[in-house]
Amino acid sequence: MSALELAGATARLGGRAVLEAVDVAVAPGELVALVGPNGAGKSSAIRALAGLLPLTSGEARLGGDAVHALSGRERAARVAYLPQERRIAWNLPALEVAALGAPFLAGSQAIAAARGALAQVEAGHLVDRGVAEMSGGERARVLLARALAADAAALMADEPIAGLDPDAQLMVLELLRGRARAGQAVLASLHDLTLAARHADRVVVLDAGRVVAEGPPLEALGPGVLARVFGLSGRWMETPEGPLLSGVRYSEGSDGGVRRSGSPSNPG
Ligand SMILES: Nc1ncnc2c1ncn2[C@@H]1O[C@H](COP(=O)(O)OP(=O)(O)OP(=O)(O)O)[C@@H](O)[C@H]1O
Repeated sequence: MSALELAGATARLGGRAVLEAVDVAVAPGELVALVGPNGAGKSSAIRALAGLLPLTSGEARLGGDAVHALSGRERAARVAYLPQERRIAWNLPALEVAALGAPFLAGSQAIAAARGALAQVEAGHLVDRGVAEMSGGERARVLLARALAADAAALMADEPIAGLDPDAQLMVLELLRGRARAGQAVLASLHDLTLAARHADRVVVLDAGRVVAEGPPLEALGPGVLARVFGLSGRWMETPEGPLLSGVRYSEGSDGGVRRSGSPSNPG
């Protein structure tokens, strides 16, 4: 059974469809990357799964049950969520912020889980520092630690490597992959297609609210999708470190068939 599932999910925001008949499923043990241009619907899909974006049709399921039928506590036990928004209202120490991710544990256990999660994201030196007194990347690590401290059945991370230095980006993706190998279902939205291809088991490509490709990374991110969805003239190269996308923007008129996200017809 899928730990995370959108089935025919359709949602509207501001009078416009932001998800249209989206099917996405993530099984325990899998790391799935959600990719697509700005505004494609990645955050909307993740928010729908978290029960934060109501659907006009279709269903969002956590562990096989409709998210809207689950209590907040049941949702939190089934999925941890790292939102794209990295703002934190109060200037709490990192340890306390990370411990908020483990609300069902007794105080000392929550603190231990938070300490462990901060160490995992290489932020152990920040435990006592107020989050308002941190750099953007440091705060991003603390928020990721909060999601990791939860130890839920599934983990959704909206742009988990945004704002991180290159070494930390790799560290976080290896961490997410490790979580998947340990049995969690992990869904992460990513903009870096090379890193998505290297770390994800599967890639789901969204464009203008629709799933336009899905499968093993290099199959989902073939030349047609790179051109039509991302506006890239690109090719994949095999390197000792894994696949590497060498891409350039299409120049005007280089391919009459190339369209960018949001154009009316549906890229194949
Ligand atoms: N609160 C809102 N009201 C109206 N429209 C919204 C709102 N939030 C997002 N949208 C629209 O919904 C669509 C999908 O947005 P979403 O944030 O899901 O995209 P995304 O793929 O996560 O983009 P990005 O890569 O820029 O983070 C976009 O067209 C966006 O303009």
